[in-house]
Amino acid sequence: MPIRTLDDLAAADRAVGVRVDINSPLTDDGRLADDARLRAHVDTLAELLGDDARVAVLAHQGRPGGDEFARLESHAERLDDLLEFPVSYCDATFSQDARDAIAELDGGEAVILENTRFYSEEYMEFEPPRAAETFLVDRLAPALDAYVNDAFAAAHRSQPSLVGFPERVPAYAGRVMEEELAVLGAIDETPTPRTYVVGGAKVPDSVMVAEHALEHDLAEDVLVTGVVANVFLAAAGVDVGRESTAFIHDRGYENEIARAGDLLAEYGDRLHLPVDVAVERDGERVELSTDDLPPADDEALLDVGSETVAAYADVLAETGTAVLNGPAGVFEDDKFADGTRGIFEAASGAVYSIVGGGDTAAAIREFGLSGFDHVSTGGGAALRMLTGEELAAVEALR
Ligand SMILES: Nc1ncnc2c1ncn2[C@@H]1O[C@H](COP(=O)(O)OP(=O)(O)O)[C@@H](O)[C@H]1O
Ligand SMILES: O=C(OP(=O)(O)O)[C@H](O)COP(=O)(O)O
Repeated sequence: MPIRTLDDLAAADRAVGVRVDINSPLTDDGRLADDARLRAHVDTLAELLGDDARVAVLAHQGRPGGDEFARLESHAERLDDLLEFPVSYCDATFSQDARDAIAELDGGEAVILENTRFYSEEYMEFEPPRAAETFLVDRLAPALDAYVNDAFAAAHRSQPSLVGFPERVPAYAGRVMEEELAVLGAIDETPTPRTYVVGGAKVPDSVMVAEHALEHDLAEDVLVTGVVANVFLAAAGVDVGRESTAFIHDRGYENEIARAGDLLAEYGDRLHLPVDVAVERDGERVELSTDDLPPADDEALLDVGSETVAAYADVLAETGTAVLNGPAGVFEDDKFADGTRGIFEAASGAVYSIVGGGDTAAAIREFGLSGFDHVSTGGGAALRMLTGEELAAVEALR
């Protein structure tokens, strides 16, 4: 069934629950360190508030027990700054206080309810009918006339606030959700040839993306970088050294070496591996040809080298669509940012370019790169879409 959008919602004076993903990095004293995800939802919220909806915002922050598990008060303050409509904060999620806060809203006013994950059922995954019976959905749904899901970045989670409400109240996709689904769902219609650049540290996800893109001829070429490249180099028989081998084993990625080997055997001509890498020696960046590996025992492969950047840039210069996920090296350390900066810059020049992943988007902001056509708000959700998987919360909207 097609998903209903805000175009189908007559929002005036109605209580609309809006699930957003404003899960953000925090400073040591618990303040927002980055507001990109809040800014992403401004259009959806402003549209509803401009239509005189009474908006109750639902969101999570962090994971139970984690450093970034926090109240949403500073998120509410920041949204109040970003929106030209009043935004208040309620330190309850579904209790009488929360329901009263919603009942007291006038049209054009919003309240941010407390972190949904303060409540234990929200950190579990359920089929939608069961999710609709959880306390959060059961207690809150009667206070809402409609539900909007704009939380694309969390859409792969089958948690109550994401899949339960559509069982109980009319449900719609917000503008972020709508755009992400339109762009990432139409990857096979973007300009060709397509080049996927997969890097970063989530090797199993990246190998799956590469596999899907090659198998389904979505990508002509796949360029590997980051830890993913180290795994592919190991699969190609290169000795990546003691440190990087230990890193791969510590993360439990040994099996990925065999999967990478299978992909190399089948698609070797379309899979590009680094020809040089960077290590730290006496506190400095030193580049080594992959022919000269392994490095010294205490040296890890922390970036791709400049010849790799040049070779990958040549491929990207001929590319219709570049799909980018994962930094090429430890870009947080300036010495190992060159690979990421150089390859991302080259990718931004493609006719059309799509970027996914939290660290990837952070690197783009840090380097001040522009020119990407779509920077996804999602990491895991975007990766799952790029591997052709359905997202639980999107299915619930259908
Ligand atoms: N060669 C490398 N060795 C160790 N870590 C790396 C290497 N290359 C990239 N990384 C790390 O990968 C992390 C980002 O990976 P990932 O989480 O997969 O990206 P994203 O959030 O964009 O999906 C960064 O913290 C970066 O330092
Ligand atoms: O940050 C998120 O996902 P991401 O790390 O894949 O970008 C979402 O808010 C989901 O959070 P979760 O991975 O704790 O369920």
